[in-house]
Amino acid sequence: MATHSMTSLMKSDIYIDGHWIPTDSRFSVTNPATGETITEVADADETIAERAVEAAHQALPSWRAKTPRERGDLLRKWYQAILSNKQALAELMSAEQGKPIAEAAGEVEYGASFIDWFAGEAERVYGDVLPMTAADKRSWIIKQPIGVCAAITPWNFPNAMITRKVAPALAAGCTMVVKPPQLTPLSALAIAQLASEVGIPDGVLNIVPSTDSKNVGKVLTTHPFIRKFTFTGSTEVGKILTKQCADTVKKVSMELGGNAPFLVFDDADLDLAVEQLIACKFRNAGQTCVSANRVIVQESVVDEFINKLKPAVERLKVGPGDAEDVDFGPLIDQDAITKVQRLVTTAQSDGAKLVTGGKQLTDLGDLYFAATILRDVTPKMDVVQEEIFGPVVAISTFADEEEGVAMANDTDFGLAAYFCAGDVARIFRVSEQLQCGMVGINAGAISHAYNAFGGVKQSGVGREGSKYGLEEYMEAKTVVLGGLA
Ligand SMILES: O=CCCCC(=O)O
Repeated sequence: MATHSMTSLMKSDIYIDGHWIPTDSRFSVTNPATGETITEVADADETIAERAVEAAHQALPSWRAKTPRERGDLLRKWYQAILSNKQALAELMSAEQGKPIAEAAGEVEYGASFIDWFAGEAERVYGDVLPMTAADKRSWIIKQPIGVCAAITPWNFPNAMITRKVAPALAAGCTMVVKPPQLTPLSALAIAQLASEVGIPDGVLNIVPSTDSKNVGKVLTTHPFIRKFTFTGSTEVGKILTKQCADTVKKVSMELGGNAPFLVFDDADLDLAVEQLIACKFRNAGQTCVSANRVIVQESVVDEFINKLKPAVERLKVGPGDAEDVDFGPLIDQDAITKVQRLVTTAQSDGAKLVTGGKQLTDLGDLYFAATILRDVTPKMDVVQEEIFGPVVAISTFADEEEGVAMANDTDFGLAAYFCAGDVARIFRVSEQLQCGMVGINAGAISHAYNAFGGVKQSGVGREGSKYGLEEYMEAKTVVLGGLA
């Protein structure tokens, strides 16, 4: 199995049907830590996207005809190849996305874990034998791959958000076209190269980087060959893509925006709450859909909680992803910095108090923002209503459990929610009352290949990971056999 350097894994053309396809028009991928161009990537248009869909369509019959064991074996080889190249993939991801190399290596492992998990799950797809409906009939259900799938993936997790979709699709016997994000296409192209090296057949996985999200997105959501479309990104874009999928009635999975509450009750272990909040909030500099967005602390413990949180936040080291011991890196681009600065400034003018941070770290570069705590935040402030996607802890308070849960649920979103508490009855009560797809109790890190990832309300439809993740790429077919009398 080839072990690469970051440079030898840096592919910059479009990957269709096992071939690397250059284009005259190319776009720059830049390093957010320095602003420097890393490379120029081929820019797919609608015609190229259609070519990719046709390649996936051609590859489908022989891929779905393989046994689950054969598909699982190839997926396990891909998993091993990714792990063998963990360092190179982490360096590449850190360069294009900004996260610290150690965190990027963690994402590479996390991303690979979906491939390993679904390689195994491929062999655990069962149908059902149904109760008899008549003496001369027997009925059963078989599970079949849905067909050609398409995915549009986000820049914040350039590896894992691809493998979490591709691995179950391929395990189920589907083929796929992926449009990776314009800001971070290199991780996607690198894992496609490894898929090719381990023998994933041509056309089974196709990657179409593009700056033309609108038209390439249109092909992937309207092409009649595509039977399933999956997206991770904003709720606003997810709604548009879902509508586009409606004309050809595609199955969709949508992993959309969150506005996660993080409740701290008066019976919580406050040291543990601080530790878990930091793990949750500052992962990827806060640019994560399951990041705690609203920290809601019981009034009676808020001062003690902030006294513990402040020094821990001030110890966090900010810097370029390739520097030693960095806790978080730059934000992805100037728009992200502008948004975070606006949310912090308007919160203060609306009455919130700055505990620490609150400003850009311009001595490090253009895209760094200090780890920030705001207190006395109230529910109507923009910092509460919007997804911050930055390193800002915004703290409001509640009087009792009923009010805390009501505040947590007072949002159109319902992806993740977190709470810290000690009382067992409260733990059951609150976890059942929170309106969300995932709950962390005394735990700020909840993502794992075994867990079902996804949201309720406007945070999306469908689940990724877990045994449910494979179902999203399969159809149940009822078979009725008559004339048995
Ligand atoms: O922004 C959403 C990415 C999800 C990361 C995870 O799997 O925890």
